[in-house]
Amino acid sequence: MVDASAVRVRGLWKRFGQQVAVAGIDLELPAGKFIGLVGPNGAGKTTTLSMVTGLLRPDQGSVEVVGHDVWRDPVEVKARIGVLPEGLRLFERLSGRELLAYSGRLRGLPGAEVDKRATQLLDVLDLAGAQHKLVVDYSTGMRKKIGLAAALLHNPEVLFLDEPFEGVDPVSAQTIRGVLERYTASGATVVFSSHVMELVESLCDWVAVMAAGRIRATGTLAEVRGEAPSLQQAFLELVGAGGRDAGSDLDWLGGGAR
Ligand SMILES: Nc1ncnc2c1ncn2[C@@H]1O[C@H](COP(=O)(O)OP(=O)(O)OP(=O)(O)O)[C@@H](O)[C@H]1O
Repeated sequence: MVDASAVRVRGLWKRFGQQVAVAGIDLELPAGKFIGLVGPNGAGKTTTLSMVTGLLRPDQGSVEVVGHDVWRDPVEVKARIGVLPEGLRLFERLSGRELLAYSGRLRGLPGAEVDKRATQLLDVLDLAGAQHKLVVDYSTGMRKKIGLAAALLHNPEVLFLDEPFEGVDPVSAQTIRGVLERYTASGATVVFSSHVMELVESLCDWVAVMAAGRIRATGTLAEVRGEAPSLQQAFLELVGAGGRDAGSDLDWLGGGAR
């Protein structure tokens, strides 16, 4: 049976000591969409994505990805997902091509197929010229791109990206965007976290807004935006920052007094 949900989260909690990072969220993410998980700093986006992708064990609750329980059935889930995690720890002493070869073989792909896909991905992501350079010598944007290539190599059903555009120049961002658009056009699902509203507005067809460990709104872009003129405005209202007068207490900042 085809499940229309790529991700199904029920009653998910995570605390770090006294700090509640994720406060019992329920979330259903539709398959085949370009989905943005948005929220202010500290909202719980990374913690949620880490639990959804099997990198962090929840205190309570369940997560299913393409119909499989992430914690009871981790091998099934991990075969079907690609992840670009926060912090992006990579094997620094491998070259970009070696990293892809290693990821592909780890995923059980035949060597010739890994080679073919790696060549195509390196080419499309404009990394062909740097393929023999060690990853430790890559720039931030190049690291994101090689991490994305490694996450895509086995053609996952769902791709999770934590802040994929952070530290990426506009040209590389456009390249990444093109690859992701092509990937979702084929029916795959992308879930990515961001606090850049313009980006989410221009890329996503579906949005979940998170603040203080809770889900504040979910739905299509139009549903979440509602009457607001932009997603940014709707977001500010949803997270309760719409009327905040930024900087009104900083009367010493600027001006003559030092
Ligand atoms: N390992 C940890 N130990 C202690 N507290 C943590 C840990 N990880 C996250 N937190 C706390 O949990 C809350 C949610 O953090 P999280 O990183 O999930 O937010 P985020 O929405 O991804 O934020 P940002 O957009 O700034 O990356 C924050 O208050 C954070 O300080």
